[in-house]
Amino acid sequence: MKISLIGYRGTGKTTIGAKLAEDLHLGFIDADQLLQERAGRKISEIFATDGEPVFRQLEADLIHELANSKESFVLSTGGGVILRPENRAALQSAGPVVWLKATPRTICTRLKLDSATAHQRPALLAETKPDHTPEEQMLYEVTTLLARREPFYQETASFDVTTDERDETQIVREILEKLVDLKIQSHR
Ligand SMILES: Nc1ncnc2c1ncn2[C@@H]1O[C@H](COP(=O)(O)OP(=O)(O)OP(=O)(O)O)[C@@H](O)[C@H]1O
Ligand SMILES: O=C(O)C1=C[C@@H](O)[C@@H](O)[C@H](O)C1
Ligand SMILES: [Mg+2]
Repeated sequence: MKISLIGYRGTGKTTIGAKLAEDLHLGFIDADQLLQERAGRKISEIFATDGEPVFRQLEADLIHELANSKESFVLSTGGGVILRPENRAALQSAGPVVWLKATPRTICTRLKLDSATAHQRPALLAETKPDHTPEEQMLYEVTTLLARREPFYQETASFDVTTDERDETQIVREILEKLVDLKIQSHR
């Protein structure tokens, strides 16, 4: 069984996934990190050299492999994993799927402060607004993509957890409570 974390960039999938795995005494795999290790390149390099479709195929191959492995672990995914129906189905079939939510403002604040942003989070929207400052452009990208992706996160998730203005401990505690509720429901 895998417990997968999905959600937009900066919602805390990597941070929360590692802590959740520790609390559950399970292994932890971060799909973005494993993909970069295997490719021997940063995600931003893959986007710049080969383009987003090549990255999406590498991501889909990895998700397929991980979802079908026999091991149990916590799996943190890349923010765009829900774009492909085969990824959504693979994650659902592997076990509970937790959707970490945050508002666009929270996401932008976290991404600006995070040093991983430069190499792991290339811009996703080609459309740039000439009158926008870099901050406004980032908020525009996050707001636009989040609105587009929300139905897919919703469809894939077993449940969601809000992360705005909450620390790791509170978020992990809510995930653990909801995992117990899910197990009780499945036995009814
Ligand atoms: N609950 C939280 N409160 C404050 N900051 C947080 C919280 N969760 C994560 N962060 C911070 O936000 C940044 C992004 O977190 P993280 O890398 O875990 O997100 P992610 O969902 O894995 O992003 P990506 O999809 O790009 O991999 C990090 O700097 C992290 O320390
Ligand atoms: O939201 C996205 O589409 C992405 C999020 C990151 O986790 C990486 O998987 C990559 O930068 C793409
Ligand atoms: Mg991550």
